[in-house]
Amino acid sequence: SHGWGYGPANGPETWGEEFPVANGPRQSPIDIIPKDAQYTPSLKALKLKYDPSNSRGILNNGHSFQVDFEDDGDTSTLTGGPISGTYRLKQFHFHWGASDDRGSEHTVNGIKFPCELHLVHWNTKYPSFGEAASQPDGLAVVGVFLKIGAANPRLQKVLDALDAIKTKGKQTTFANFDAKTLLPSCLGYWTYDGSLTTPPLLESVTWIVLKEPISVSPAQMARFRGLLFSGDGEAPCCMMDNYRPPQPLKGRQVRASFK
Ligand SMILES: NS(=O)(=O)c1ccc(C(=O)O)c(S(=O)(=O)NCCc2ccccc2)c1
Ligand SMILES: [Zn+2]
Repeated sequence: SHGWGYGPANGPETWGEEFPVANGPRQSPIDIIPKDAQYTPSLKALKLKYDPSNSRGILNNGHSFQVDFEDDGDTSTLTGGPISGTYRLKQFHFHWGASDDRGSEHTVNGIKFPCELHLVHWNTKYPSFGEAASQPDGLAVVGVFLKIGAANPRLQKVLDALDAIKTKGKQTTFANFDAKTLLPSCLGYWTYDGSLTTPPLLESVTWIVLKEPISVSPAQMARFRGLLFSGDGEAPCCMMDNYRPPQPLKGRQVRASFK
């Protein structure tokens, strides 16, 4: 079946045909222009409390890979920052390029990073993730840029699991992973109202993009690109360039938690 993807026939330019919200007023990602961001001293510090025992599995979902967390209770949560209430960690995943000059979804002054990590959280004022995903304040995604530098030992456990989930639909257990280890030391952030960056592109995300990137080496980036979009027995198609380009700001304000 045709299904959305990142190729010439089913990529971001075609998504509006099946998901008209693709041209909506609060689409993501965006190009972040720091000098246009409004420093907002009333923005709280991010509070990320992640319990490693909540990590469940790692899955190749055919458009990225994700690490899923048990979210039946408030043991892995995001509070503070621009949000009110408690949001639970559901999964994290990445977007990356075919080469180190591109791959991130958000850009900064038009600059693309080779990779971007997304930690997806849902508002516990709603009964479930699915319910929250359709509400304007339902989701909060923390975005972390990865920039080329020294190999990042914190990525090793994730990278070592990729051989077991090479093709679409493959998953394996992934226990005792502390997602906090993937965060940079400084939690200064930009925040704006946006959307999922993949179909169904729901306009339910409070984006929280960290200013400080974490490092990744070229060899580590190459391992991301060893994954396949394709399933077992299908013509192999390397998983890369799985990013949506920046979308129109449409008058939205980007706020900064730092000067
Ligand atoms: N780049 S992003 O953070 O916007 C994002 C990308 C992919 C997914 C996903 O579902 O794989 C997700 S998700 O885990 O939030 N799921 C969204 C799709 C969905 C909506 C409603 C019910 C189930 C799944 C988010
Ligand atoms: Zn994402």
